Amino acid sequence: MGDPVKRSVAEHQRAVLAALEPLPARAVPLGGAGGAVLAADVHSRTPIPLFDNSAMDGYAVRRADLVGAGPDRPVTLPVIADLPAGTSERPDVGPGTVARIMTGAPMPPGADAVVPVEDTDAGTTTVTITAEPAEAAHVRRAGDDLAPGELVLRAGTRLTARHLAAAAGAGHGTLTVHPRPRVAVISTGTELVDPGTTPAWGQIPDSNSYLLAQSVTEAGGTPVRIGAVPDDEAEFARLLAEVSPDVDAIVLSGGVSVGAFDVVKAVLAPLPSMWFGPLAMQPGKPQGFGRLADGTVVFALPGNPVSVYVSFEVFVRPGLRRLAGDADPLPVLVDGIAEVGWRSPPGREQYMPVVIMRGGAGADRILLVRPSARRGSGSHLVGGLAGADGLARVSADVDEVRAGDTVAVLRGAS
Ligand SMILES: Nc1nc2c(c(=O)[nH]1)N[C@H]1C(S)=C(S)[C@@H](COP(=O)(O)OP(=O)(O)OC[C@H]3O[C@@H](n4cnc5c(N)ncnc54)[C@H](O)[C@@H]3O)O[C@H]1N2
Ligand code: MOO
Repeated sequence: MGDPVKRSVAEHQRAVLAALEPLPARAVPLGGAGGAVLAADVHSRTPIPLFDNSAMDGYAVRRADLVGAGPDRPVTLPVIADLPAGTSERPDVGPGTVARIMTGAPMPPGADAVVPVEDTDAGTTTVTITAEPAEAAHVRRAGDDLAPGELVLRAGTRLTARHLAAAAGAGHGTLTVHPRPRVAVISTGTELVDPGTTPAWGQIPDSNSYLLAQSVTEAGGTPVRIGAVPDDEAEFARLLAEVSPDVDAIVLSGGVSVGAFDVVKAVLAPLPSMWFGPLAMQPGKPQGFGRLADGTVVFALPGNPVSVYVSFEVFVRPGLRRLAGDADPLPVLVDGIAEVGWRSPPGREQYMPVVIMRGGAGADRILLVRPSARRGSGSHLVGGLAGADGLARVSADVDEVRAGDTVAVLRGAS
């Protein structure tokens, strides 16, 4: 049995992204749109602000009545109305009168400036004013921020808090977005038990389904964590058929190598819509990707926990981001300096879980990295994952990283 030709990481990333496209757009209420990618440009329905209004708690005045007013020349005028924010009143402020006004209340007709309450005696029937307002002082003009029809948000924006605020202000109660992908997570392996229960001899806790479900959430998807299932082909095939109609993608772990009980490969490899093969990668060598007969996307990851973490960051997260509508979903790597050296397998692009620290001073600050697991790169070292702030990528043609070498660093979620 010879070693099959291995696909490179970049080739597999390309294959994954080429097979996926954004989920069909739909309108969702603003409250549920956070994190989703906008599918269409959003324009303002109204001017922002909607109407001229006061920027201060104080008095809406006619400037002409207050020419020369100051601490030594107080001017006393009658207060003809009281205008809180939200008022529907539109009293005429005639010459020689003022209206008490609160921040956000519409400017009444006739008034052309606002005097803050601090420059008055705060009277409610008459008020004594001790300052001359500048032209249009403390008046927020309709349309100052945006005119009706102006572009507020561009298609392709991943909606964060500030985007939702701008959309709300522009009069939108729903937005057209690519929905978050619903993603089932299934761990395969007869040896797996629920975390927290006492494993019998030969058993271990299922860590992968927790890693993957949380990773799906952090990638902007909605996880459906099925948990661990035993290596039983009929049972596994039945579960896939049951789960797939309800989700956009399924992420599996385990059972993709060359073992005698590799259930994922046994059930899925016969499908022409699935690809299985080794990648020139460490960890994460055995992988599968494709679609079930009903079209549901499947990522079949190797079982080792570090391989799962790496495979998610390098292939699954970009794939889910593509489904979610991201135009450019591949991770951005930054340069870091290896604080210590380590070995890398020749011919395989290595992704080493690393602790990221800051070194240097001032504007010259750099990222320093060192392996997070005591024993380095083993794909079973789930404990060391806890300290991994990211992954250091080492090219396939490098077999040793020396202290001081520059490495590419993919930062993890924090
Ligand atoms: N003869 C060969 N053996 C192996 C090869 C190979 O090329 N030839 N590749 C090795 C590599 S590399 C990897 S990675 C693993 C991948 O194997 P599988 O995907 O079939 O995964 P399993 O055998 O099911 O599990 C591997 C390992 O991970 C543990 N595991 C599985 N699921 C979980 C889980 N949910 N939570 C925690 N730990 C899990 C499992 O107990 C095994 O220890 O194959 C190598 N072998
Ligand atoms: O590729 Mo495996 O994921 O090294 O451990």
